Amino acid sequence: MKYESELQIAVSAVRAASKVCQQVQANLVTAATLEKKDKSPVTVADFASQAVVCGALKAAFPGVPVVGEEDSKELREDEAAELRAKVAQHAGMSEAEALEAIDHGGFDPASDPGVTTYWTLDPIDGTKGFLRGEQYAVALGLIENGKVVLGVLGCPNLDGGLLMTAVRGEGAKKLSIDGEGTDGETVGVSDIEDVSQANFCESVESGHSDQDASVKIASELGITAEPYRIDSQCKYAAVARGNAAIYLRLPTRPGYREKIWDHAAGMIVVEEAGGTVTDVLGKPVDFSLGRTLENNRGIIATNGKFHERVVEVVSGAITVVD
Ligand SMILES: Nc1ncnc2c1ncn2[C@@H]1O[C@H](COP(=O)(O)O)[C@@H](O)[C@H]1OP(=O)(O)O
Ligand SMILES: [Mg+2]
Ligand SMILES: [Mg+2]
Ligand SMILES: [Mg+2]
Repeated sequence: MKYESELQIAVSAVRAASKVCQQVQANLVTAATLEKKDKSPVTVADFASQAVVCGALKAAFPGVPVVGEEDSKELREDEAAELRAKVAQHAGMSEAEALEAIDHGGFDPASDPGVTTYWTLDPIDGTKGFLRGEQYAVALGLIENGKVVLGVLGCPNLDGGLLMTAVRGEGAKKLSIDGEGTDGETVGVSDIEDVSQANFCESVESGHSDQDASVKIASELGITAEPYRIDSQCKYAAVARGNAAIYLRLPTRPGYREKIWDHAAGMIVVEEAGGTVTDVLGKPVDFSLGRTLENNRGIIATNGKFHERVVEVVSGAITVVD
């Protein structure tokens, strides 16, 4: 199989980071932090998760850079001493090791167009879900020449802990988040052909996807099922294993650009499960333009049976403002 060692390392790194996130969610997300809308638990987990994944990638593939969401700037400040100690403790590293590992994720592809192979990491995708004690994901993708070739998506709270993997051309698999190795069960998208019988998933957060527009789009498609609202790239996991036939991510404000780490892993998992992923205008998702999906707006993922119809209705229902 292609990318065997990459997959092995990526799976074990995402499993280790997921464990760290589960511990932080169990120990630091409390009734009091929920009440105060205190974001500090996710801050610890974000940094510790990036340290764990980047530490593993750096050791195994020192020459392949990582485009991670987080950087250590805030963590290096004097006032951050307490946070830094917590991050190091949860990552199982010294403070210096944790800072160095986090900064291994600081690559910007736009700064060096000669580099065409890099990882992209969202150490916690769905921070709002994490803070609510609900769904979040640890998402790691490998990009080559602007295309995602491998993805590992850890969903610690989905069905008791799920890990989805995909290698381009090799299908998508479902593994346990706690297990070992890379063997898993092949997954596939829903086989619903009639779009009116489909259900769709979308963000819990109305600020991340236009939920008013999705109501109209669903009604125009004849869909009567209630939207399945779930945080993070767990939405891609839902489409990949047939729990939803459509994922709509509809732009909410001009100027927002989707980030590569918010889509790389999820997108390849859906595609390898037999689905289709484009932006809201039906354009292919272009990962070759740096840290953002500069040429794309929003996302539509489907089981591939009625993708063009969904794109048509979405394009008619929303106005994409730059
Ligand atoms: N205005 C926005 N439109 C779309 N996505 C957004 C917006 N603001 C933040 N996000 C991103 O949405 C992702 C999670 O959304 P959801 O769980 O609803 O799918 C996060 O990665 C978050 O990025 P960030 O991590 O920078 O906050
Ligand atoms: Mg994210
Ligand atoms: Mg994140
Ligand atoms: Mg974030």
